[in-house]
Amino acid sequence: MSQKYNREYYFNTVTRESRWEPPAARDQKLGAKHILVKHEGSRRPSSWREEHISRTEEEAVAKINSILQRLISKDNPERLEDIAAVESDCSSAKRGGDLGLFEPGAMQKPFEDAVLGLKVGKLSGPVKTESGVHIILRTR
Ligand SMILES: O=C(N[C@H](Cc1nc2ccccc2[nH]1)C(=O)O)c1cc2ccccc2s1
Repeated sequence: MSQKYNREYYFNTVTRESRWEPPAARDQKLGAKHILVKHEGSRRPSSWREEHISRTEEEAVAKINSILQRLISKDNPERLEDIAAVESDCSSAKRGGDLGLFEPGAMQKPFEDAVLGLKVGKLSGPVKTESGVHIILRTR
């Protein structure tokens, strides 16, 4: 709060700049949890759970869609973290699929665009990147 003008202002602790207008959304860190199913065309067709990943992209989409059904089922929905720990081909599986907070520009564009298209707490449909096929839960 600025005493002189009795107005709230914004101070960036990294750049140490201050300004009246709130930081633009594009500066804000994003947060997401995800499940990744890799396929033979993935940038790195290997993971902690499978040394040589040979499923086709079509099979990866089918697997992602069956996982989606488990997440949105009305009678007994499962938690994304629990499925990620077993099924995700990303090393974040060990953290329940949690990618933590990341700067805009840090993740592959299709992934970031999908996160930006989600409200916090919402789940994506199948999202394709060079790494494979993802389901994304936006956390921040
Ligand atoms: O790039 C990663 N893992 C790759 C797979 C992958 N590719 C991605 C592309 C976009 C978002 C997450 C992604 N994860 C791998 O294990 O082959 C990351 C793992 C972790 C773990 C913790 C926090 C961030 C990250 S980013």
